[in-house]
Amino acid sequence: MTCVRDGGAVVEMPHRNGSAGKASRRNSKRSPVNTVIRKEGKEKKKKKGIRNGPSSSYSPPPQSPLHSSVAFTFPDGDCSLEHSTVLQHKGPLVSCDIPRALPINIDEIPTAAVFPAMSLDRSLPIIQPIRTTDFNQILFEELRITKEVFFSAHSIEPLVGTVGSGARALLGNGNDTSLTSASEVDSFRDCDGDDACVSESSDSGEVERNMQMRSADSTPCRPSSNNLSQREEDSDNEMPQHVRIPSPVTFRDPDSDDICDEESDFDEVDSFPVKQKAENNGKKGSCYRCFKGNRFTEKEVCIVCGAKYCQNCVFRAMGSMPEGRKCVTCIGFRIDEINRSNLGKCSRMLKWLLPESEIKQIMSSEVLCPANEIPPNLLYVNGERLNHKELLLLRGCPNPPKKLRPGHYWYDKVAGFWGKEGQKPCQIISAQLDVGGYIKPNASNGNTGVLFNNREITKEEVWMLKSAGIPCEGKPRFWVSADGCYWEEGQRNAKGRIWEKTKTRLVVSILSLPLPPAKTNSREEMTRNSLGQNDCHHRLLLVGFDKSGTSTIFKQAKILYGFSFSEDERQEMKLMIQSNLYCYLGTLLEGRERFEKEILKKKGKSLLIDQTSPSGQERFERGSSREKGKGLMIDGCRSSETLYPEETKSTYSMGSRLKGFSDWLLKLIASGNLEAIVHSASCEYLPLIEKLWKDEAIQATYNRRNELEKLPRVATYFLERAVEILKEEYEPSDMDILYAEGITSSNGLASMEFSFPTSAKADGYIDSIDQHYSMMRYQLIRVHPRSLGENCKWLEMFEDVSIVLFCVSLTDYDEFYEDNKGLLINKMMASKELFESVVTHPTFYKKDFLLIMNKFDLLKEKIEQSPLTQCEWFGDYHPVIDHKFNIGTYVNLAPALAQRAFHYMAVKFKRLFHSFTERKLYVSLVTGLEQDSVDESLKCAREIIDWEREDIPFINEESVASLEESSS
Ligand SMILES: Nc1nc2c(ncn2[C@@H]2O[C@H](COP(=O)(O)OP(=O)(O)OP(=O)(O)O)[C@@H](O)[C@H]2O)c(=O)[nH]1
Ligand SMILES: [Ca+2]
Repeated sequence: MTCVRDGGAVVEMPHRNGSAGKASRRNSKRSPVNTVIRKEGKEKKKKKGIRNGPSSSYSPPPQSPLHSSVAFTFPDGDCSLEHSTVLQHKGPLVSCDIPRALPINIDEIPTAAVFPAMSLDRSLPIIQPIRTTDFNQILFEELRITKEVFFSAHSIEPLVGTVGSGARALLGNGNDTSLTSASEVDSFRDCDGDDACVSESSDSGEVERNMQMRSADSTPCRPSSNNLSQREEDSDNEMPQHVRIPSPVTFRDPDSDDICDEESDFDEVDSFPVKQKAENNGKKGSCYRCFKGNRFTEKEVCIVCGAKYCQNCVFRAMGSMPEGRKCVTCIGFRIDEINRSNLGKCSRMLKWLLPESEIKQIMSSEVLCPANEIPPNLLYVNGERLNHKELLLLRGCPNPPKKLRPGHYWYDKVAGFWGKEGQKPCQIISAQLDVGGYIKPNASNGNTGVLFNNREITKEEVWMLKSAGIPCEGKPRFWVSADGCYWEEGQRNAKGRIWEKTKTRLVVSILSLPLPPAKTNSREEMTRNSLGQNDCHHRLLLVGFDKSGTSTIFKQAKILYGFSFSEDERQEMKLMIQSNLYCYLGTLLEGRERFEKEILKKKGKSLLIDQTSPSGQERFERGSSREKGKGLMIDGCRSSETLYPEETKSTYSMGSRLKGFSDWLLKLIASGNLEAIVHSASCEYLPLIEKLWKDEAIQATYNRRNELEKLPRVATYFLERAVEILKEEYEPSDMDILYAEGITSSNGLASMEFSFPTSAKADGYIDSIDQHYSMMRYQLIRVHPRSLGENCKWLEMFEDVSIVLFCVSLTDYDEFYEDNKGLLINKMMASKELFESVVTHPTFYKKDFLLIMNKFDLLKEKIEQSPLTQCEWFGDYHPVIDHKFNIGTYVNLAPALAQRAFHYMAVKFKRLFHSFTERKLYVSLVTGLEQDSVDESLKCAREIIDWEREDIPFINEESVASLEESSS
């Protein structure tokens, strides 16, 4: 029998039955005084019966009076709640010793500390619930010892766990302070053990954390003098602890043989009891406790029973979460395996409600506490079921498998490859662990004939080997070591390392194959590992027809999400920009020639010139060899000008010296040897180029640039700064890189990992959405159709992308290209064809698609001049021009027309998509050169990825609206 000391006032409540919770809530609302609730032990007994049912190896002696106590104190003196149980034995005579309840000194009862000043008005003060001590904990203590053995065997120093104090109370100033349901009160009765300890989270790596957690968690279960003195110290230095009641049951010495013999028996049973799913008594989608809200109200889900609580109820229902997000009544129960993937992933709601340190603690207990651990008997490795020792080896090794779920796995002990049975490897874990059976050749269900440490590898792995230049013909057998060295069977010398080349690493990342755990040189990788960010990948595949803007979007993403371009990339880009610039110049020169010829033709004199003068190029070459060393004299050929008959002079004619240079340049460009000029001679030619650019004929041509089909619009951006850009010391800005055509030389394949940064908006609501997303990792993969091969067969490589972003240029409808048979093909039709092959590719069966309709800015410019009907697919486009907008000529109709045209094209694509898939195509309108536009579109993609998840009520309404609209 325990009392609570709180300003001396102890109020005894009359005996209550099951409705105690509700009654006391009402009561406390009326009078916020100290309250003592006592409860009859019947329900307790029932509860025990469930928890230690026939499957459990331990049930408490039924005759023992159970004795437990929990104290609540609210430091503001508002009210307090205490509950205590004494069970009277009514059964037959007891045959064994009855443990005695020890008297307790009231002064020694600690009170829960005040939760630091946070404005958690909604939360009720709750103390750390007390957990049952049961046999399973003994088992875990056992396992901890095993683990220590592992560590000492692997000369890793086990850390002495910081036994953090678990007592923690959340204080609110609401006066609704009692527990609601009888079952909640019940849970406190269950507890006769110690409070769960939560280790101080440390950054010193997963192993250490595991270790800490283990020792912290298993400490209480074997009362030893060590533990007790440790506890005493703790309570002196830190927050107050709850009274520890010695367990009424004594256990056999865990080191003794008979325990070991029985170990396999424990494997048979589930370590922790299972609980049924909770049922919501309120309306669908409402909070399980207050029955308010709907499915869009943000809620926290209990990882055991699935009950969902709104932010007002979450702390009342879940207390201080010693085992993570579980109802107080679910503590000590096994989690629902469905939720395993969410362990340790904090929800937006908690992020919002709790300070970061709290969250860290809760999340680490959620991941590491024994009750939430995966039961070893649900794990099979190479066909053999694991026992606890093996599970510990596996989890405690330096590179443990991530995301361990119940199921069947294969493990290549030689190289550490690890994967789900019948699937490609998903991770490379520590090698040489003695777990599970022998690997079978068909473990990963490969059908390539290539063997890796006796396992037939998958096609992805063969692609990887090919990218590393390892020949796979003739069904070779390889031995691979943990560091990637490989031998062909029967040979003595290693042939090389698999993951050496950057290209291989890119391919590996695109194919979702594992890399060996980083030792690590790459800083990015290191931070990613330490943040545990390697998990939770959503892959976005960006693909589109030639020049649709995929690389622009890729580069925008790179600039947007915090990656600047590396030095190497900048160098590569510089080279590319400079070569492009020569091409633009070349196009101008060709244009000039054309315009000149047109004029001459008009005058009927073009033939004359060709016959009477040596070609410009010859003259230039002669001139330049003569004047070698002196630099080039631009005006040195005045005499040759006389060769030009006076009549041929036109706006588009150039001085012969420049003409010579221009011909030479054109020849070089045609030979494709641009990099050579860029590298060797650009400064030498710089004055000449400057002259060229300023030349009247070139300027006149430039003014007619719209007529030069081959000159891309971005050329303007670069041409006007030609001299600056061609200088050796030129360094491209982000903007230059963005505008430049092309990305890198890696065959149209590029990949980047990112997360969406949190925006700095003051509005907390938005921030929490951002925060939710900022924890997820995304990978954007851009691939050019050129590298997809015939019938897009390499799309196979991308089978695990979450979404396909298909990019279409809105301006393609009136543009044509010449195919290899010389036929003119409409680019929109070509784009449509590619779209069809991607959508119908078996790899993308049931995948979400987001259609990025790009270059809206350009559409606005051309829509008035060029009707959509130029593309045969859009033959039925007859927009009704709304004349009420057309009052006066100053009204710019283009945006409205462009919007309508976009809408029409979007619907065309949507129908096409639907005809293949019976599903909905998402569409996003983009101007690739505008950052915000790309940002919005990629955020739209992430929302689509999240769409299925019911607990994401926040969807950018605008983008949905625009999608809905375009589907109408
Ligand atoms: N005005 C305008 N230009 C754009 C837009 N998006 C892309 N471009 C330009 O269109 C050209 C082609 O874009 P890229 O991003 O290189 O296209 P791509 O899909 O990579 O095509 P490939 O060159 O075949 O690899 C580039 O010059 C871009 O600068 C846009 O929204 N507006
Ligand atoms: Ca490009």
